[in-house]
Amino acid sequence: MDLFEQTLAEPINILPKDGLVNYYGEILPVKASNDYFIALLNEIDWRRDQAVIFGKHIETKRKVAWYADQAFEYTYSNITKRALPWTQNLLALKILVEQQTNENYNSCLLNLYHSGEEGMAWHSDGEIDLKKHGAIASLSLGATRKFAFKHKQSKDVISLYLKPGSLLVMKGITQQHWLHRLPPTKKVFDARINLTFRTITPT
Ligand SMILES: O=C(O)CCC(=O)C(=O)O
Ligand SMILES: [Fe+2]
Repeated sequence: MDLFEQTLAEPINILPKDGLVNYYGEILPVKASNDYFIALLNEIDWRRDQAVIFGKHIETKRKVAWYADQAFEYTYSNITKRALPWTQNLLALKILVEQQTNENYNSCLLNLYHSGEEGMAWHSDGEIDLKKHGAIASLSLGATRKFAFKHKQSKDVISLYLKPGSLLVMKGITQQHWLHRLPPTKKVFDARINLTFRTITPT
């Protein structure tokens, strides 16, 4: 057995300062990432994200889903969400991502962008129940999309393209200092699924 075949290439930190964002490139072969994309499109309980903001009911075009080890509950923008139990495919992807990143995760937030017209605005992933400085591992399937980071003080922007089967891990103080977004684009017509594996510490 050739040991080198099992050794990971070193991921690259794409941030110049104040955080760690490791890009691992494509960890899944093309066929596997196509197959997972189709399977998840069909089996995941996709729903439009809901919120009540200033008494007004808002619904996103993008669809979301939340899976976890336990039926965690969490409330934001006046709506309580409850995690669903892992599917076989999600569990397989969670284990793969855990092995690649040397971390453990207990939940996964999934986003389905039907086309380039759907994206996600600048934000940091700083929910109360997330483990402080815990790793957030983002696996992409489907269409390649641009992803960007913006430093909260200097406003420096770093961007990259997230290909199908690619893995990006945000950790350390990244969320305190950087925002990230998925910019909408008129150049992409295909759908994309993103999975972010996270660690929740229930309060
Ligand atoms: O779709 C993506 O690549 C990012 C999603 C994201 O930032 C999030 O779910 O918090
Ligand atoms: Fe995020």
